[in-house]
Amino acid sequence: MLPDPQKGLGRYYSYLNSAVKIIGSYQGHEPLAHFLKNYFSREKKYGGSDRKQVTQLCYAYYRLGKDFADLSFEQRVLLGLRLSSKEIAAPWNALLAIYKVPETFSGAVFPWKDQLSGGIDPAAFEHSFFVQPDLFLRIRPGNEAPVIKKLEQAALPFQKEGDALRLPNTAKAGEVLALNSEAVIQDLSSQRIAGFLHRFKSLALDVSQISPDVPGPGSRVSVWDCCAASGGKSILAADVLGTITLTVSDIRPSIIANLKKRFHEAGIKNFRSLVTDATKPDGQLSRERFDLVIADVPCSGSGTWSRTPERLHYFSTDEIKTYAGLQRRILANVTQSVKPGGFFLYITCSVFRAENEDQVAWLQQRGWVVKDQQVLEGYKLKADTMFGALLQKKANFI
Ligand SMILES: C[S@@+](CC[C@H](N)C(=O)[O-])C[C@H]1O[C@@H](n2cnc3c(N)ncnc32)[C@H](O)[C@@H]1O
Repeated sequence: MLPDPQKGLGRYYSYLNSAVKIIGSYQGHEPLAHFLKNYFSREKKYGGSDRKQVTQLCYAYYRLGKDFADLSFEQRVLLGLRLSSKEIAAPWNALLAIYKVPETFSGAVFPWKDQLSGGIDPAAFEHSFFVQPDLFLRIRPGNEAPVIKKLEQAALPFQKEGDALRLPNTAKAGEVLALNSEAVIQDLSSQRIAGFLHRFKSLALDVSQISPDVPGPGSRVSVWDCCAASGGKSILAADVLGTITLTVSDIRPSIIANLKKRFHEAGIKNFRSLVTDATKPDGQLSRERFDLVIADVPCSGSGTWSRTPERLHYFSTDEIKTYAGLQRRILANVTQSVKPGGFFLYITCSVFRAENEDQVAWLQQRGWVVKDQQVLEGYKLKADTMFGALLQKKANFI
């Protein structure tokens, strides 16, 4: 007797139906991860492994972006699953056949390739949407031996790549390590922003010989992180630059509250925090001049969409214009707070030229000198893709 291909598939049909139901009610107004968390906390019937399966199916659907619009929800889920899985379990293969899912890859999952920043490989970038990025830790100075020992004792698998540790996306590092104190969770490309900070450090020392306003050895560097969020780049700056006079600000009071908690854990005590809109002069800040202003600006986040593929699905190109406009207003305002001869570090997690090189070009037209500019390509490394540029204000600027 031939085996019945539908036998034992009940559970898998049920996962698929649950995913399709969730996708039908999700509108993209909040991160999918939040939506799923709330959904599963209301719907108690799902156990841990059911939640995992249904979550994977929902993400698989969004990994196709807006492409394959002529397929049914079920077909899209299954196609996304096939394209994002190294190996596919037999029941899913059976469902792929039952739903007649086409064997295809269109090359139109990320249709905005002409707007990519220079050097990004469009095909490799598009393929990265089918790969779940890893989790990265940055070991804080002086903590390498204890961090590695604790991970080994807990049998958490990891790979060491410079100061970065690569772990599986699901690793519960917080159960093993004192996060923020011994190590911070920080994507690999975000950690590579350290390269710009090292460059600043060496340039600031050179400049101190020409401009007494810019600090030399022994003096404290003044840094303003004007879009600080919970302080990822500020903690990195403190770790790379050593003792600094640090000012942090963000437009959101709640995130500044998170930052304070995180700084406490990180042992960063000497800092000033403000809630302020970086597009507008702030009474107090606008009278001050800093050696380094860091602007890790709000952006499309397109370099992080393999973690949040729902953004790929709901994105509209109007957003590029909106973000580029907001970034321009931030640039126009905060660059005034850099000392003559001082530096500006511009950062995005976007892959779009309009948010990256075009903004740097605008500053160049205003007399800023580019010292370094790079796309930090994470898409081939199971990491985010970011952009950074270090610029110097001419010494005769006012
Ligand atoms: C990309 S995040 C910064 C991430 C942070 N630097 C880190 O490493 O964790 C951008 C931040 O800019 C803030 N932001 C958005 N608009 C702003 C504005 N007009 N003024 C100041 N901050 C703003 C957001 O609240 C958000 O926290």
